[in-house]
Amino acid sequence: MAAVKACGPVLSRPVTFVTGNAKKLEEVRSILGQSIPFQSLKLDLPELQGEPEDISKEKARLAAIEVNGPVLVEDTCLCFNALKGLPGTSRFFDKWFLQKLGHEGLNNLLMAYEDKSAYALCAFSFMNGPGAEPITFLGKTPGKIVPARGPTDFGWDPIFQPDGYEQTYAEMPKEEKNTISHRYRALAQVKSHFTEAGYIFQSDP
Ligand SMILES: O=c1nc[nH]c2c1ncn2[C@H]1C[C@H](O)[C@@H](COP(=O)(O)OP(=O)(O)OP(=O)(O)O)O1
Ligand SMILES: [Mg+2]
Repeated sequence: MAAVKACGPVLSRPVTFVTGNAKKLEEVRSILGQSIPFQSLKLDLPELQGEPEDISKEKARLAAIEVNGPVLVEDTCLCFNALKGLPGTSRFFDKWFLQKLGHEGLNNLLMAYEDKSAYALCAFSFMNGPGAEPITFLGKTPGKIVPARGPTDFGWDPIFQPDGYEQTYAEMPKEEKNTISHRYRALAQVKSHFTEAGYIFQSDP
């Protein structure tokens, strides 16, 4: 076994980003670039419920067991400010919500309200293998809900128009979404964490 002179926490191998969503993976790849050595695993983790931060941590725990190594996962939700006061939850935490209601259905939910403001929230969790403590990084982008515009290949992108922009996430070039998105903002913190913690990557023997 190769001797490793550790001056930071040791990772047994590259981080595995676990997701069942190919579009998320595409964005994570392009945002992270070469900054963190990572591989990916396509796996549909259960659609958990609760606060985004807790869902993300729990996803990391499940993923770390599957991978038996360091993992990165994320959970994303679209939150409507007008619905905050309702009983129950105001968060559309899972993919079934969008699949059932569609873009029009999501718009209709806000029909009774003047306030169409919303925010996209992304919670990444990194966990250095099973048994470690997951660390969570949040990214938030404010905007509003509009009737669908643009390509329909990624979730609710066509109905979310970020503040300060005339285009929906779906209409803007990918490179632009990737510099302002909830996912970009959370990943910026993940990158800083990796730089500050000084992880050492130790290859498998
Ligand atoms: O940037 C985004 N732009 C538009 N839509 C998005 C975005 N990011 C997530 N989404 C959708 C996918 C799913 O309908 C729901 C979140 O669910 P969420 O559980 O986080 O995603 P998922 O189940 O597709 O993948 P995963 O295997 O990582 O859990 O919002
Ligand atoms: Mg999911």
